Amino acid sequence: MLNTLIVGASGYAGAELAAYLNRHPHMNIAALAVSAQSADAGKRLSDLHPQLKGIVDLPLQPMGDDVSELAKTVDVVFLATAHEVSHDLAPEFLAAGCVVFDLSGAYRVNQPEFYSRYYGFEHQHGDWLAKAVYGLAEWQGEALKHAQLIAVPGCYPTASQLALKPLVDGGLLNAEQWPVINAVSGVSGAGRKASLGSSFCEVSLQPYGIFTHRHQPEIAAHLGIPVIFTPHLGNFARGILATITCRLKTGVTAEDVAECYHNAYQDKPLVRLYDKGVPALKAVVGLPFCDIGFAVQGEHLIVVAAEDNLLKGAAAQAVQCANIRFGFSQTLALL
Ligand SMILES: NC(=O)C1=CN([C@@H]2O[C@H](COP(=O)(O)OP(=O)(O)OC[C@H]3O[C@@H](n4cnc5c(N)ncnc54)[C@H](OP(=O)(O)O)[C@@H]3O)[C@@H](O)[C@H]2O)C=CC1
Ligand SMILES: CC(=O)N[C@@H](CCC(=O)OP(=O)(O)O)C(=O)O
Repeated sequence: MLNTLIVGASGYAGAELAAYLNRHPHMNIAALAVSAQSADAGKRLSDLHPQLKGIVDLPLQPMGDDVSELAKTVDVVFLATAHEVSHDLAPEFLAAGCVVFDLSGAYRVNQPEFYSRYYGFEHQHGDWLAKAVYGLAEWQGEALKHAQLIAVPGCYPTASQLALKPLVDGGLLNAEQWPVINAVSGVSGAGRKASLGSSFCEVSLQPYGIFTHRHQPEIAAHLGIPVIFTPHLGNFARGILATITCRLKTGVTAEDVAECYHNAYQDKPLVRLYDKGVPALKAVVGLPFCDIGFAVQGEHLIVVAAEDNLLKGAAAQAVQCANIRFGFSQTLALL
């Protein structure tokens, strides 16, 4: 049994992790942690997330100063914390020998200058940044098996890359037209803390971060091609729907695209391919899948990918990575 700690357990992603790990046969939730000054310290997780009543009633512990003492009591740590918090905490747990799954962006792109430009802080742990394995689970199976630090991808990058990577690797796209990713996220993507921008009366449907969102370089760095990425905030709680417009190389047919996706994902249980039509959010909300469908007209290809941002876009992918890392079935506790 692996003793497991969730830091940031009271947040949206942390609560989903707790629900999965609670039903994992080889992982025991040793502790749930929040910040030292958290207003929720001492409360039960199920007081904040009533869907967990009678399921995960463990208390939320404030993180003490002595992280190394806490680290000695656990084998595995999930950091469901803000980027700066994960940046600081991960090396402390890693030094104690823990395997760390970081849901934040702190270790996703091995280019230190990327952090000053897109995250607003100077990265201090280039050694761990270089060693981190990017946890796009369907594509990193072997590397994950030996990793000590797994950087779980962002929610938009998961949907975008699962849709584009087979086409890029298969050489099906015309390099002269950059893929254009328009993606809409539910408000839970912004986390549980209140802010004016995510309050009920403010949210309608609007693009944000045009040409500046940090997920554009995350997607481009890992795909190896430039993309145009425009996120949108929609007035629903959870889910991401990405509509991606690309140009195919001359002569590439819809059958070629279907075969390419089939070859990439036929043995990948958490990616579901559509033979006809394209997915809607209702097919994936509350589930750990990314669903993919497409349409072709001449050289134009539109791919639609849908996922639950908190699940395949965060907690489910983190548990999927943990399953691969420790040699369990990759859907254990997820389905
Ligand atoms: N929401 C989403 O759709 C996705 C989120 N992510 C990433 O996952 C991470 C968590 O996101 P999300 O669940 O939305 O965030 P939330 O804001 O909902 O939760 C953040 C959690 O971190 C805790 N926390 C804050 N400061 C500290 C600290 N210093 N030490 C320990 N715990 C702390 C908070 O509790 P308290 O403040 O009370 O201490 C809370 O439990 C982020 O990095 C986010 O970018 C990734 C993919 C998708
Ligand atoms: C709706 C919304 O605000 N979404 C978040 C993305 C959350 C996420 O997955 O990404 P990171 O882990 O990279 O922060 C945003 O655009 O910042």
